[in-house]
Amino acid sequence: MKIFTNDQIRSIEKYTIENEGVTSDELIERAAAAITCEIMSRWRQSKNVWVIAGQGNNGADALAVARMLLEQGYNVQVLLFNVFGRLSEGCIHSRKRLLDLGDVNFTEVTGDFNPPFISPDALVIDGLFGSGLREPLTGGFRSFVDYINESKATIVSIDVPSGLMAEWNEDTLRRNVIHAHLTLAIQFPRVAFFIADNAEFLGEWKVLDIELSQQETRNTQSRFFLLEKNDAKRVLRHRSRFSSKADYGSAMIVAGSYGMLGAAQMCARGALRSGVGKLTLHIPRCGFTVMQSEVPEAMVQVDRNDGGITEINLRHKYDAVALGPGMGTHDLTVRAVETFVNHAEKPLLLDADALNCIAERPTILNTIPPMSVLTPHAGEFDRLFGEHNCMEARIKTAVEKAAYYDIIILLKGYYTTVVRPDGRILFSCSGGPALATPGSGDVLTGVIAALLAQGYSPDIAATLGAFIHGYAGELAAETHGEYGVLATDIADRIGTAIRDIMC
Ligand SMILES: NC(=O)C1=CN([C@@H]2O[C@H](COP(=O)(O)OP(=O)(O)OC[C@H]3O[C@@H](n4cnc5c(N)ncnc54)[C@H](O)[C@@H]3O)[C@@H](O)[C@H]2O)[C@@H](O)CC1
Ligand SMILES: [K+]
Repeated sequence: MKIFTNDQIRSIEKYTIENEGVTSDELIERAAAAITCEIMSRWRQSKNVWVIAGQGNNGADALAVARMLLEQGYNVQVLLFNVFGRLSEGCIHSRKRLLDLGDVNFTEVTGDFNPPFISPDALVIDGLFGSGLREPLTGGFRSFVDYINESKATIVSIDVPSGLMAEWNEDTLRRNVIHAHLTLAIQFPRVAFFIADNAEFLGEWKVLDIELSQQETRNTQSRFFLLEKNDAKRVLRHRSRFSSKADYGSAMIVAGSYGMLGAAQMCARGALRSGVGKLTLHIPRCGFTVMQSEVPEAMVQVDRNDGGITEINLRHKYDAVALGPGMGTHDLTVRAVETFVNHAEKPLLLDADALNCIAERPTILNTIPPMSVLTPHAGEFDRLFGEHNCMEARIKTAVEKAAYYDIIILLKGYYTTVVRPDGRILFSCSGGPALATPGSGDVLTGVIAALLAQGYSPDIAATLGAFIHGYAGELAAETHGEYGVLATDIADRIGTAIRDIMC
């Protein structure tokens, strides 16, 4: 699914109006009807409702919602902010239709005003600013937004929480943004919805369909994508009845050190549950016995060193090679990673301590084969590319670095984000807090390694891997709850996750 920018949504809206015989006011009515319906399904008429409208069409939506709720018997008070004397045509039209009802509790703010008391049990419909916001809020708007947030009322934002830019918000101050409990997006979710930093503003979010042109939606190109279950289904290949393990590729996982062999095990388990045809592990000598007994499905090749990885040599050809889980960052390991990466020709999968080793010797970055996949969590990312104070900043740096080094960067988190060298950004929408458990990342590396081995392209393997892993985590949480999931539980549900996604 494509995620559009504000400008693109605006042109899809314009196209719809110009080519599909619908007026802007009708779109406002459609949006308002859908929002009203959603509100009615959640709150009864006894709820005290405040509708806050701004000067643009977000305000027009809000005024139309106020009218519809009044018609449904809700007790509604309306505040329209018209401080610049520049209401949009839609807003003027919605105001007229609202006031035509007669006897409406309506205040139009045109200058300084004392905000009314909003009780904590009220419902606030936030239609102050939507996608037309051009810069972070300042002055009176900023104070009013802060005031609403402090009221502790339940807030429903129309389209986007007022004050939040639809795409990038690094310069937006948190206090100046509505903290919604529910965000009802019109037709499309926004890029900002998929960036962890903004979760506190959005609350729960839902997209409401107002039937903008499907044709124009199809024709509009985007650099942002969301991978949902159906997309994952489309890319996952069915297996032939006549296939053998030789058809599903061979993977090599270089992992583990004394005290961290569990990482290698979980990674292996992730790969095996993801259908890899043949798996070899390169581990320190001390892990040989335990690995052979714990992961009997894998072949084990040991390092000459007892406690860590000091030499990575591939004795055979592999379709995928993953480096990192639990490897540590001993000098000898850093050197082994450097030598190996220097000589590698095919894309690699680099995770965890492989990334930490690279952070110790950043020149290795210049030698990473094109289309390699790096899977850092926030800490590993910052060690590699410098400190960042938010996820958005990391995504922007990832875009730059992915292009510069010709690599794919997967940033772990809710909405795991995969950044391609061509600037495309893919968000995976599965998962949840159950995935925040030790070893979870090692399992993900195993999944991606297995998909690479089976011939999925590196960007698809990364995004699909993140989706499957997240989905398996959701399944594990059904049994063990968000607190109780172990990484091995995730690994053991990967097969079921793939089956569910495919059916
Ligand atoms: N996408 C669609 O097809 C539809 C969108 N609709 C609604 O229309 C909204 C967009 O409407 P608009 O484009 O009128 O935009 P807004 O309603 O977000 O407001 C734009 C107004 O705010 C002013 N403004 C921008 N930044 C400001 C700032 N920092 N401080 C003070 N004033 C500022 C602008 O000058 C402009 O007058 C959407 O969010 C959605 O709610 C609906 O009406 C139905 C159709
Ligand atoms: K809003």
